[in-house]
Amino acid sequence: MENIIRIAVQKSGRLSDDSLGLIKECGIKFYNGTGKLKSISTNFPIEFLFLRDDDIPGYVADGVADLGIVGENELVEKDKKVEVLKKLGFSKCRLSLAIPKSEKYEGIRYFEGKNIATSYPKILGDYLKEKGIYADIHEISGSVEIAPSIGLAEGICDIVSSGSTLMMNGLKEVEEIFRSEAVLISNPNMVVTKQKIVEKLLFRIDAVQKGKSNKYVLLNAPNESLDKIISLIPGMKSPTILPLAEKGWSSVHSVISEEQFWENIEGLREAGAQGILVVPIEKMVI
Ligand SMILES: Nc1ncnc2c1ncn2[C@@H]1O[C@H](COP(=O)(O)OP(=O)(O)OP(=O)(O)O)[C@@H](O)[C@H]1O
Ligand SMILES: O=P(O)(O)OC[C@H]1O[C@H](OP(=O)(O)OP(=O)(O)O)[C@H](O)[C@@H]1O
Ligand SMILES: [Mg+2]
Repeated sequence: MENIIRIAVQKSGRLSDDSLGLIKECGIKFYNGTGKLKSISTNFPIEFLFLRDDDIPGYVADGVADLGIVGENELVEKDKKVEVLKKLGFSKCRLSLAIPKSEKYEGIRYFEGKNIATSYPKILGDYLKEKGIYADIHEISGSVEIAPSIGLAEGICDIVSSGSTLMMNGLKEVEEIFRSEAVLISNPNMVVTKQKIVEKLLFRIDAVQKGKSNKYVLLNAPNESLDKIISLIPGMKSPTILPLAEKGWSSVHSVISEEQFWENIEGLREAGAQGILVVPIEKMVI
């Protein structure tokens, strides 16, 4: 199996849709019906393993899978020998300490001698050690937020995104200890044939990511403002300038990051730009 790579993705959960969505945006076709644990692409040399996210770092470190998509939180917790190839920009969350809302909190020393429930004993243990706090870490595998209300622990350390799960369970976030997003990981000892396939995949992911973070901009501008406008939207090489039917006016086409666009929009309008259109880019190769 040296001419095909295997990627481990989460079977069902917070990473699944975006992981498979990214693969599909790379033009890779595959079938993943309910209950299917393995699938081979019909148009790219890649096989999928659908797993629980906890198992992904281990499978990749052992070489059972060549690649994996997993949250950085799970990766650091499992502490396996894998390489991080790319940050993927989705499943962004933080790992935080939280305590009952009614408690007074004046700093990390609050946790001295306390009992903390978590699914991330390593990350929490390292953090407390660094802060010089001794606490009793109680490892549980899920529903961590209910631990204080059932008397299992005095505080928790768990994933927070919107904060609504904490709120619903009468808790407040008091310390953020780790920031995470999904990452593409690889086995560090892949044979060259597999590395070549991984490079092809990375090229495609890069094109998808660049496309997402950039926009195609079209606008009309009086010819005397073209220099100013070109300086604001310089594009990949340089903008395309086409004459309009109306004398003295041109259409300018360029590519710009979404962030830069919002920063420069006033400048463009002050320079006399009109009819500004911003269009999504599906893929982008520089
Ligand atoms: N609310 C959230 N917002 C954004 N990202 C999240 C959120 N919750 C979890 N994540 C990220 O997604 C990963 C998977 O979360 P999920 O809740 O699906 O895990 P799980 O229940 O352990 O799944 P599995 O059944 O595969 O073990 C987490 O490790 C984290 O990186
Ligand atoms: O801050 P919030 O936006 O509320 O998100 C945080 C929650 O999201 C995750 O659980 P998920 O909903 O994925 O369910 P799970 O516990 O079954 O994994 C995580 O374990 C938290 O409980
Ligand atoms: Mg899990």
